[in-house]
Amino acid sequence: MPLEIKKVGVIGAGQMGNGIAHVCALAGYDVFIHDADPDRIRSGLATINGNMAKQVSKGTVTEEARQVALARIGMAERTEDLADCDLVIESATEKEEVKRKIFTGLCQVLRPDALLASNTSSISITRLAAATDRPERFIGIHFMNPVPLMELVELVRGIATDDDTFESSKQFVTRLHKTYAVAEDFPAFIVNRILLPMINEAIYTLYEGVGSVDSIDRAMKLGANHPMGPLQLADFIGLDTCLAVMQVLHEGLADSKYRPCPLLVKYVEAGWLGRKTQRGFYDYRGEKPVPTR
Ligand SMILES: CC(=O)CC(=O)SCCNC(=O)CCNC(=O)[C@H](O)C(C)(C)COP(=O)(O)OP(=O)(O)OC[C@H]1O[C@@H](n2cnc3c(N)ncnc32)[C@H](O)[C@@H]1OP(=O)(O)O
Ligand SMILES: NC(=O)C1=CN([C@@H]2O[C@H](COP(=O)(O)OP(=O)(O)OC[C@H]3O[C@@H](n4cnc5c(N)ncnc54)[C@H](OP(=O)(O)O)[C@@H]3O)[C@@H](O)[C@H]2O)C=CC1
Repeated sequence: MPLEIKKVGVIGAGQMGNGIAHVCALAGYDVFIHDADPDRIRSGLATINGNMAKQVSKGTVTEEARQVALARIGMAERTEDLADCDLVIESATEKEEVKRKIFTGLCQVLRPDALLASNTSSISITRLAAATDRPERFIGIHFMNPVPLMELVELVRGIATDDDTFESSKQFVTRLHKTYAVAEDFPAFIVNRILLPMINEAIYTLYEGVGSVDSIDRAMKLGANHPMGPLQLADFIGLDTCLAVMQVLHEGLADSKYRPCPLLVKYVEAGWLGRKTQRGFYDYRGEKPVPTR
């Protein structure tokens, strides 16, 4: 029988974790957010509050629904505080060793029937599941950024994911008013297998001097009708995450066409990770973004 999900835990209070908590609370789930740094949980809650206020001002959410949803979100300062969750979604930094450690720790505190999910952008669900005591109750639930606005969620079954877990996940995603696409467990799944090489190619285009930041983004926005230019989107996703996905594609598929652009590596080494650090292909510290090249 598929497990009925009522209480959801979210690990990682960054841009994705807070977006996931946001949509879960609005859909009527009780949510607990955990992060390695409790200040991050507090700033995540403040972001959720602000994003829901935007939705109220646009008329897509009522003030009453916002108040009810905010009251459903709690802070979990320790992973033990997630003990009675039915589903825990891990959305921490895109590093396999970080995620494996989180899952190993979680298994010690969760009920044996609780479901585990990862919001990873690229890492093998089968490998992450193997770090747990319940690979059959482990699944990839991959949200898109910004979570409150994007309709798609990828569902990725590992080799051992059982039918009940898959069914519970489908019901969960549907209750969030999202649409799912099922992807096989190959590096970066569907969206990022296609999107990230395009972004990496845009960075090569900049690296080789074919165009400036401004012309590359303008070309793709006005010439291909993309809502954001590829460099603007890279900054939005986070350049550390973009690099991590390219590395998983490069290592996992062993094809030189996935080689991360050296300029992307340089930005990440500089700590210029995009919007989250105020600098990437654009500098966000002033009134409006200014290209850094
Ligand atoms: C890396 C991975 O693993 C997978 C991924 O996610 S890849 C990334 C996928 N995402 C994308 O490709 C996003 C591409 N960009 C877009 O689709 C659009 O630019 C967008 C939907 C983000 C914004 O659309 P837009 O047309 O520019 O904005 P618009 O529809 O006018 O407004 C959106 C509103 O939502 C608000 N908003 C933005 N983020 C929000 C959030 N998290 N919660 C609530 N509201 C939000 C904005 O502030 C804006 O409100 P105002 O107009 O009042 O400022
Ligand atoms: N950005 C995007 O567009 C998308 C990202 N994803 C995936 O979602 C996940 C999160 O990405 P995103 O939110 O962008 O990243 P962020 O950098 O915004 O947030 C990651 C959060 O995880 C925290 N964290 C790191 N290690 C631990 C740990 N051991 N325990 C608990 N929390 C920890 C970080 O804390 P600290 O900063 O203190 O290290 C940070 O608060 C990644 O797997 C990413 O690939 C999926 C879809 C889209």
